[in-house]
Amino acid sequence: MTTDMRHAAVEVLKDSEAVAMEMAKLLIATVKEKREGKVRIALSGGSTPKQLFAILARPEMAQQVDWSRVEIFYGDERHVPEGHADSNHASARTLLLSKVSIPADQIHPMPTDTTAKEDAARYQSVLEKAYGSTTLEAGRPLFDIVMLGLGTDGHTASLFPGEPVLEEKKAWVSVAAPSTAPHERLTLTYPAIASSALVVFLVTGENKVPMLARLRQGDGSIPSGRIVSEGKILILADSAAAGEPS
Ligand SMILES: O=C(O)[C@H](O)[C@@H](O)[C@H](O)[C@H](O)COP(=O)(O)O
Repeated sequence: MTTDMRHAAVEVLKDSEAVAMEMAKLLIATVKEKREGKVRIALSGGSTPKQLFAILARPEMAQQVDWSRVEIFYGDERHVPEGHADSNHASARTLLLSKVSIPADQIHPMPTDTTAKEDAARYQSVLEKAYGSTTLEAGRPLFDIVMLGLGTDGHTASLFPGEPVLEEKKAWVSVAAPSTAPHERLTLTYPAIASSALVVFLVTGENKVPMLARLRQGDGSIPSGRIVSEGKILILADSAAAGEPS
């Protein structure tokens, strides 16, 4: 079964806190329900997931997760030095990963210490090692959950409009150099994101109203509209982003 954006499930929740709490509960349930093996999760970047990280770090939430079974990856990363204020990993590490008992060798930040092209290839090797193959197999997803955000230009991960990476059909990780962003980016490609049991978009704020409407229609003219999953797709949006009264 392949799901495209026209067949994504949508849950509209009161506010961004409710969206983050729903995602936290979904992550907890996913870890509990997966019988064997590690639970491979690709975190989204930007500001939206910060509330989720803070909620998951709360003792009453963190204690519900067997973190020894969780393996953390990233959907994209700004190509900045480790610890840089714009680093998605720095944000996740500060708000969540440093506060839960996840084994250090199960946290996989995207490398940013050589060239973006070389770092993308290095991260592909990390993914291949975790997956156990250099070829993605239908029915055996690379990720249990891929978390994604939505940009006001319709990008997701670092799949920005007009970028060559949108046409990448083989590599799992590539680079982007969007003119609208201050840094080069590393990003999962469409094939890598498609190799997922579940893709969850977290979309909050009234500035996302136009793009969320286009995303829900499966508008292929925006990068996020072209996302597919071999599993399911869920959009968790707050009422502001859905243009609904809270
Ligand atoms: O590294 C990034 O910036 C993200 O991966 C990017 O795709 C983000 O999810 C959207 O730009 C939404 O960003 P906000 O959550 O800050 O609105």
